[in-house]
Amino acid sequence: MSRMSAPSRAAREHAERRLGALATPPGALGRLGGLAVQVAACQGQVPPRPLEDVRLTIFAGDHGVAEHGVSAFPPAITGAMVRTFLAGSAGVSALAAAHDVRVRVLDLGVDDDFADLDETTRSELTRHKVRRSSGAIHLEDALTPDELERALEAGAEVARDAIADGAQLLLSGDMGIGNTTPAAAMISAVLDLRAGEVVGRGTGIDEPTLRHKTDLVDQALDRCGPRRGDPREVLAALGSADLAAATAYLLQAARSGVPVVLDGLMSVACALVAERIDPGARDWFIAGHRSPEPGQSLALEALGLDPLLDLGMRLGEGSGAVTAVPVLRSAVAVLREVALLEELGV
Ligand SMILES: O=C(O)c1ccc[n+]([C@@H]2O[C@H](COP(=O)([O-])O)[C@@H](O)[C@H]2O)c1
Ligand SMILES: Cc1cc2nc[nH]c2cc1C
Repeated sequence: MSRMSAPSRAAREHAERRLGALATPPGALGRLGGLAVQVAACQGQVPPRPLEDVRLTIFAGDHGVAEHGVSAFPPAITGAMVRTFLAGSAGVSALAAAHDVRVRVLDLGVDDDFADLDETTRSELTRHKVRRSSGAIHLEDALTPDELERALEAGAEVARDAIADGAQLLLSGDMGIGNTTPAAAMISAVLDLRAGEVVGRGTGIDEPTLRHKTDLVDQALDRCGPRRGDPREVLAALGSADLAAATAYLLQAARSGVPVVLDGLMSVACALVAERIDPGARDWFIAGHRSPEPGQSLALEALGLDPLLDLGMRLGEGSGAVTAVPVLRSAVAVLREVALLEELGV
């Protein structure tokens, strides 16, 4: 049974009327107008409240498949980048600081216990290690049923805690060498496609590595068999602890009536699975940007989402979602602050 409710129709209609009455030519605000209406509908309030409390969760984990030649980088980068997020000096850290977005890292199974870090540095890290590295999906399931449940609960809990603490907008990001392989497998399974249409170059692999990665995804899909039709089975067989947690985070936000900005391939793969688990979840999702990964565009299309930005970014970390935040704040500002045409006295 779905626990999902739709954004407020009354607020949507009210916001549309207000948008149409603003001191701007009709349609002149372009997509900012529709975005402002969506935020108002999600908040159930016109004009919408300013988006002051915006939070990103970066879902981090190691992936067994990364030991099988699918990435341009070694798995040790994952833990090193988690340390860089905590130090505030990663790509997403600069963007989050520029746009006043709070960052939390959820470690679902990075091969590093971060025990040498002091309390202050670790304060933005939540450790919920489901297992050390998810299973190599072409050979075995990523997760056992019990591990899947624990990962789902961990992801839902971060969203619940952030919302209880006042978050008005959530963002989802990812860090994990090799994670574009399970993300492509999840999208292929849900959309019933072969890997060749979905797999992309991730961190920048060459042609032979791309062929190898595509083969591994096809092997994983064949190994998964008819379980491909069940979104939870897709997470357990083809996903990972971090991707399962991100899926539950997106679902929890939607069920709590809080909008979420999606990022690149991993975030959108999870959104696609979330929508299959609980249809209607997508009404709470905003596509932050388009990634060059073909699977991300396919998943966005299947979700009926049009990304706000198309900057050729493929960093992950939530960087595209964070970059879209000022666009969202701009949308809210116009619906709040622009005068009405009738007030011009003409
Ligand atoms: O967000 C994207 O669309 C995206 C596209 C390519 C790569 N990434 C990032 O790069 C890492 C995964 O790439 P790979 O090649 O190791 O699978 C992971 O940490 C992602 O955050 C992210
Ligand atoms: C350096 C580096 C930073 C990243 N951030 C997200 N994925 C990444 C992959 C690499 C290799």
